[in-house]
Amino acid sequence: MTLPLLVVTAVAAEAEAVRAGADPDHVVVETVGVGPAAAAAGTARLLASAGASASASGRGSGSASGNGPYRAVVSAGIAGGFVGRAPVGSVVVGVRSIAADLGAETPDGFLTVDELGFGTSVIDADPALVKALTDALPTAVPGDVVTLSTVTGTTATAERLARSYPQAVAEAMEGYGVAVAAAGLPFVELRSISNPIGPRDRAAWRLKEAFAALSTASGALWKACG
Ligand SMILES: O=C(O)c1cccc(C(=O)CC[C@H]2O[C@@H](n3cnc4c(=O)[nH]cnc43)[C@H](O)[C@@H]2O)c1
Repeated sequence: MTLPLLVVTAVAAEAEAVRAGADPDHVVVETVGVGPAAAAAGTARLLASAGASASASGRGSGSASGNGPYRAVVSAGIAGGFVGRAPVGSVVVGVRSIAADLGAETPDGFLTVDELGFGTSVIDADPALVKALTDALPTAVPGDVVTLSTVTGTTATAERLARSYPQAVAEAMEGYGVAVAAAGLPFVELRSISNPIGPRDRAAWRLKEAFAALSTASGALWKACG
């Protein structure tokens, strides 16, 4: 049996954009809400209910962790792009999803949860999925995607993040949460860039362009990840 791919988005408009491009026979697209907490809870619920219904029907679980039954989990949607790294309208393939505000503020600067000794703020995407997606989307920008609960709105924060995460190409609000919930299943983050990271100018977000890029990129999902 071929297991489908689970694609998780924050809002309905992102889900519609993914559905417009993705193979409906193999790609399940669900909306879970904005932010890492909603993303983790929603993804965990989807995986648990899929696993439970598979057990009840005797089809077994989709993975060693009991999650499933999905082939892989993708966090998809729009994102802010780091200036000079991922322009508006481009597509980003996440190599790592990083919880960039999970830690502690100190007079000497921010300490990550790793530095505090309480786990990790960095989750690697599945290398095979990253390669397959970047092969299928040669113009996509590979790099880290930082997950934040607060959208960056000043030049100072944008510059701090760019310095702290030199390999980061985009900022969004869900990837790390989805990755935590996907534990045991292959995971990757796929984003299209709607706005540059920096001073807040919501009216300037290029939503139409970003949703169109997300639809096009989603056409590669099953080919690359199936
Ligand atoms: O208008 C706002 O300020 C606003 C605040 C929160 C969410 C939104 C959305 O449109 C939700 C969609 C989704 O977009 C991702 N996103 C897009 N650009 C950025 C960004 O620059 N920084 C962080 N996240 C961004 C995010 O994943 C949202 O869930 C609008």
